[in-house]
Amino acid sequence: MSSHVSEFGLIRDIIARHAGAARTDVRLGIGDDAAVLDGGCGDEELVATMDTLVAGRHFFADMDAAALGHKALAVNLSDLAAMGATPTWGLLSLALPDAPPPGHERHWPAAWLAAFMGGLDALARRHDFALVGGDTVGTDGPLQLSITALGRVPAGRALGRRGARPGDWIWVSGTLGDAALALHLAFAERGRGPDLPLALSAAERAWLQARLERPEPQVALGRRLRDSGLAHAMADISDGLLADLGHILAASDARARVDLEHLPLSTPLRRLAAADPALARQLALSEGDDYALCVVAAPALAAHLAELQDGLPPAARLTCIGEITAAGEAPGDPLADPHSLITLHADGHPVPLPARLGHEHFAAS
Ligand SMILES: Nc1ncnc2c1ncn2[C@@H]1O[C@H](COP(=O)(O)OP(=O)(O)OP(=O)(O)O)[C@@H](O)[C@H]1O
Ligand SMILES: Cc1ncc(C[n+]2csc(CCOP(=O)(O)O)c2C)c(N)n1
Ligand SMILES: [Mg+2]
Repeated sequence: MSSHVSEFGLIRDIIARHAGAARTDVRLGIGDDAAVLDGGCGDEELVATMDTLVAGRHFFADMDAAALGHKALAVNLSDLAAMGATPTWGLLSLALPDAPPPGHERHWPAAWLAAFMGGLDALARRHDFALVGGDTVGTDGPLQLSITALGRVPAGRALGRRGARPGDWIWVSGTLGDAALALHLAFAERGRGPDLPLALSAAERAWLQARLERPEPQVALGRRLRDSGLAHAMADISDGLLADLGHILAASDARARVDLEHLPLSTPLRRLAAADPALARQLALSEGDDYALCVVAAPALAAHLAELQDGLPPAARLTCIGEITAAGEAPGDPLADPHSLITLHADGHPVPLPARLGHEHFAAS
């Protein structure tokens, strides 16, 4: 694919070329983490999303099969969590190449599939999520996994990207940049990237690997934020904080300030920041794979943090990182370029925005 085609340009083309039917039961269509549909379920609406993982692009071909099963579902449940939805059903598409992934030469594909489904199923059971169908094909290309995930939300209560208002505070869950750090370490270990100025214990290395390979979708937090009545807009951070916050701002026709000293960083990221602040900032801001929630809410949310997070794991802890500074009158365009919508501050001083706000397929490298 030539480098001048942009991912969001292509999505625009898809919208423009899809005549489709003007159905009145589509409550929220293309442009958010998931669609919201009036499925005739009484006082609930359906929420629908699809995410694809491609070997070599989204994961290393030799990735542990159980972890891959977990991640394939987790990235989808994360999109449902971002709407405040409760996951319910899903369909799995598998495109399996003839050549097995490294380490699976002897029993491909049965043993690999058993491990993959084990990882997927363990996460599915924790979320009371049922696989109800799918498709299995061979391919001359790389291994590819795609899940369509459905969920439910009380009618009219889904949290989309539109809705940020001036004076709202911006919060993120957990810590940012851990998965991106693990990815950089993995590239370095494979001789495909520079070594990092960071010494890690075996436990820290394993923890970072889990942040990359086994992200926890923040379903319970998403639902509690929805029920708080204080959250105005939400997205999950898959492409990078700046890109996904940018989507919220574009959809809301709003502007924001992000205070870099407030970014929640894990101990390894803090140590990296001491040695190479620019790299640590890049990992936390614009490399993605975090599967954290970014939520824009009334400042009153600060008074409800204890009950919102009660009993939830550290990855659900919320940190305020900035504020919505302005909003226009227009309804907003969720696919608009968000570059002019965010200003970064470090200790009160403006800092330039990086050229790349987040991961983009087909971006020139
Ligand atoms: N081929 C396509 N056909 C129809 N809609 C699409 C297509 N590709 C993307 N979209 C829609 O465009 C919007 C943006 O897609 P994107 O994959 O960036 O979603 P996201 O939630 O930001 O990312 P992620 O899935 O990584 O969380 C979504 O609403 C998505 O459903
Ligand atoms: C081998 C390897 N290379 C790169 C990455 C990083 N990566 C790929 S896609 C993506 C954004 C989300 O994808 P999408 O927008 O398709 O949902 C990120 C952060 C990785 N995890 N593994
Ligand atoms: Mg998303």
